Amino acid sequence: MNTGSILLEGKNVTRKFGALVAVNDVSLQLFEREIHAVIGTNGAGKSTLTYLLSGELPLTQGHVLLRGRDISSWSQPARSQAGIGRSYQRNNIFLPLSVRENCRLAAQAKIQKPWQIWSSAQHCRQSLALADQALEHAGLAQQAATVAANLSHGQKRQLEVAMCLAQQPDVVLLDEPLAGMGAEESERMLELLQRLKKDLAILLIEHDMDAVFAVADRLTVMVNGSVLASGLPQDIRSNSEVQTAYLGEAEPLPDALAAPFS
Ligand SMILES: Nc1ncnc2c1ncn2[C@@H]1O[C@H](COP(=O)(O)OP(=O)(O)OP(=O)(O)O)[C@@H](O)[C@H]1O
Repeated sequence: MNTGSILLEGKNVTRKFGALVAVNDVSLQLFEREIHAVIGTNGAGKSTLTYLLSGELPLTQGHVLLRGRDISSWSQPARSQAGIGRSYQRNNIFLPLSVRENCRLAAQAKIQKPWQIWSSAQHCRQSLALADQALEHAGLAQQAATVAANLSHGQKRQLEVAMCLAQQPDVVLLDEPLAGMGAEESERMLELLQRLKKDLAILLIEHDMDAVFAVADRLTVMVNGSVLASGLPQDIRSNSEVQTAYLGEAEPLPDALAAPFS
């Protein structure tokens, strides 16, 4: 059982798109120094949930709390300033710029006024220091001078995480950070997540079940917008409803879920 404090909480979070209830009355708690994975079939509402927590989409109903404070009406930039960072399924990188400059801009977006964002890097000691720290943390310090376009796919995903870290978040929402990665790159990213959780709370959306079960401290399973189950990995693994939800999709049972039954 996690004895840390709750950093981010969704209470009865609901989002409708017309008649479609994409996220339906979801409650979830994210503790400090924890990786909380949200898994579920395609279209279950996982990404929409992250948009609701980060403030990119308004709630239809429910509340979002950061350290116990209701931030439901706060904009995405206000939530980012308050410590909620995120990386996206889509690529968010300026490809012609160096790795360091991408991180520097991310840091500067947090510490400077938006209209000053393009000011010279030489005059931005604070943002450069944050960028270097984030690159070190994300294992990309060696690539600082590399043009982002020349990074491998896995390194680009690492850079997205580094850009998120450069904004000094307390909570990070990661949407499929392993997508499109090979085994070695995935391994590196999982090691990074394990390192990061010593200082942060991480909400992880991921389809790779073996990876999820390797790093998650807690899991929430979503089906058709609703929470089917939430708990410790061993409880989720042995939950017959979770097994049925995956089998019901006529998809092969992921190894990580099948393990205890094989
Ligand atoms: N802007 C939108 N307008 C209308 N419907 C949307 C919108 N965004 C998402 N949806 C719908 O909401 C549902 C949940 O989508 P969401 O992307 O959150 O699922 P997901 O669990 O992240 O799926 P995946 O694992 O495939 O990324 C889907 O039916 C999707 O088509």
